[in-house]
Amino acid sequence: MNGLHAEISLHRGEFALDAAIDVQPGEVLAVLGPNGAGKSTLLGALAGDLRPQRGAVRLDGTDWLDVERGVELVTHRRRVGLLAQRALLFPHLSVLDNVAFGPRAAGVRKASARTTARRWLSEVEAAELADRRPGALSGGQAQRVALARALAAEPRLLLLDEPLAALDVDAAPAVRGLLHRVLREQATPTVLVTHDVLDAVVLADRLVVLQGGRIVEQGPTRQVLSRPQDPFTARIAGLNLVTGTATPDGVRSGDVLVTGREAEPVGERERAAAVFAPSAVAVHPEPPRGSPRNAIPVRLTGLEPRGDVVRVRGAAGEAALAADVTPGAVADLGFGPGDRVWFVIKATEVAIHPVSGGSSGA
Ligand SMILES: Nc1ncnc2c1ncn2[C@@H]1O[C@H](COP(=O)(O)OP(=O)(O)OP(=O)(O)O)[C@@H](O)[C@H]1O
Repeated sequence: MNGLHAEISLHRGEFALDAAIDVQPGEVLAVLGPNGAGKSTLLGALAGDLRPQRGAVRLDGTDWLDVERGVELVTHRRRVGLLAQRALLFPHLSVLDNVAFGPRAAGVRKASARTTARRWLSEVEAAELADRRPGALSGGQAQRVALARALAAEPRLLLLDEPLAALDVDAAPAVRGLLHRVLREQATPTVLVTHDVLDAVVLADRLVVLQGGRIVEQGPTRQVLSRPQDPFTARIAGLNLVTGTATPDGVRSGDVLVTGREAEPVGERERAAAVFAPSAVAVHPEPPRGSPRNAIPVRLTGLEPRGDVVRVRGAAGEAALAADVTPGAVADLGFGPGDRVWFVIKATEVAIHPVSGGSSGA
């Protein structure tokens, strides 16, 4: 079988990771979970830095690990490309030679390795940085170079460990957009560990949620996030998502059109998601007249108290949406499950992102 297949059982003191994952060629699997859930342990076992007590890791039909049969391929022979929080570039090498490092280490001659490096640098929109030293790069530039370095080594498995977590809020969207584009073109199976549900939405085809070393939820990203079964997933999935096709006016999903601002560049007719917080949604019995705001017709599915507010849940076509309103507003409007109302959101509160478009992500 092509792609990654891993079954891992690994104890670290009191902690035990027991998880099985499959990632197809070209697929991005996001791993989410609270602190201490075992996400880094899982990556460590895939990379060969940690040795499971039981289990197997197989890539494109080659055994990297089979504890029962005594097979264990050492880390540097696994051809794993890692993009971590920090770029960890070699400080004494130019950007070009950092990216050429992988091909050089694989025995490619210098001129040819540099040609490959230049191609990857332009792929990550960093060609003009080739002669710089890593010390002269911004965080976002360094991550672009680190991505080029990882890909230039032609990895068979890509591991992304919180690749945007150390970037400031201005740099993260551009690097996220770049990852979205570059990963879509890769045939390499990819595992992405992240705390940010937006990374999973934009970058991942499928999602697993780890809790206490076990997978408590898994499936296509937007399906899991729109119908979370586990309380942790429900908490992180707090954002509203309307997934559809990008048009010049916004994201269209069936009869629903949501306008907003592009958080990352989105091409027309590309798959895209309109993302907004429940706190940005007002609930109206009628569509507001003459208003430039988004008004989405919704059938109410439930009301839940949440601290100072009431979370009003509704369905708009395929999308499950939520609004946080005051208890007073709920009492005034007097609505309940089954009623038809309008969710109203200012376009400035809606961020539009490109999303991974595999059929599994629909
Ligand atoms: N070197 C170690 N020795 C023993 N136990 C460890 C070691 N490193 C981590 N652990 C334990 O393994 C468990 C899983 O840790 P891991 O780092 O995989 O979680 P994580 O999901 O990546 O968390 P975070 O989101 O905080 O990075 C934790 O309970 C942790 O205390």
